[in-house]
Amino acid sequence: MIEVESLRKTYGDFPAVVGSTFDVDRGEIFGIVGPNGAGKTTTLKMIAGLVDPSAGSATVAGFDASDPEMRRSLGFLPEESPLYEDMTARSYLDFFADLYDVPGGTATERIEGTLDRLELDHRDRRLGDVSKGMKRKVAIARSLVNDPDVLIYDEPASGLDPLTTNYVLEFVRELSDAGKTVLFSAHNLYHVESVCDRVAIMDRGEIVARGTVPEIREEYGTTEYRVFTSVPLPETDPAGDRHAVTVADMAAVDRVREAAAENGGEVVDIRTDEPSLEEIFLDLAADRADGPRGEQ
Ligand SMILES: Nc1ncnc2c1ncn2[C@@H]1O[C@H](COP(=O)(O)OP(=O)(O)OP(=O)(O)O)[C@@H](O)[C@H]1O
Repeated sequence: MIEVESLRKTYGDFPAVVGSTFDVDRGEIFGIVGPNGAGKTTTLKMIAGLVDPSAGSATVAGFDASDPEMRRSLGFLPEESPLYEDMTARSYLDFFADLYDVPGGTATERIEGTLDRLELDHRDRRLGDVSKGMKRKVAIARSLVNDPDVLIYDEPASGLDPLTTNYVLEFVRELSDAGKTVLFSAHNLYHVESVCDRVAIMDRGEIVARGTVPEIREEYGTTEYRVFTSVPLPETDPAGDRHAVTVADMAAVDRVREAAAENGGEVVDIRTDEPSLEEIFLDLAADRADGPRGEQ
């Protein structure tokens, strides 16, 4: 549904995006994560046809990003979405439905349906007088007025309280359940880990890892094992009424098992300790800390 091939953007000599390649399947939720300045917004804007790439290509629903026809299939949520403060949620969304030539009856039904799903109260209050969370919900509703197949959301939950954040992430999941394709960016890795089918990690303009979270874990993370024994061993620490040690692989687990047996005890539990996306990201970023920003 989205195909991105060697996308690159340079501002003067500065490579903001170094050559992104990925695709997003129909109905999939794909997350781009990375720290401030990694190139997420620039990537999303190039795919949405809002920034011209310096090289490479992007297509959405089969249309090139530069093709105005593509806009019919796309709902874009910018990171900052200033709304017309004097309008109400309803009049604002009616206005955009009109811009997209959505017929009146369909527009009303669609807008009210979306506002119901987003549990948006105060639909007739001035947008200048509503909370930040409500404004974000209105901006999300705006991205849906043309009933697009593909949604590109830049930091949809940025700056929202935890409750509204959960709400927005749940809503993204609902959109995907309804068959929409969602590409979104975040710098909070937990948000991405909790809802995305696949993820690309960006750092300084480059995609440094890509795949499902388990795939990224397998390729870049190291799983550790927490082994609990019934008897104390030189390498264990007390853990409640048991003793525990963290080891790196199954061979080490077997050595703990043998040592426990030699001391008249046994291994009573083994838990795998998988790294979070955040830990993997921090390791990757540390490994690259001294590297250049792409092949400049
Ligand atoms: N119009 C521009 N002119 C010059 N440099 C730019 C322009 N737009 C972005 N950049 C630079 O390109 C880099 C990538 O910016 P981008 O906004 O894509 O990052 P980001 O990952 O979305 O960051 P954030 O999380 O802070 O929004 C940054 O160093 C930014 O300063």
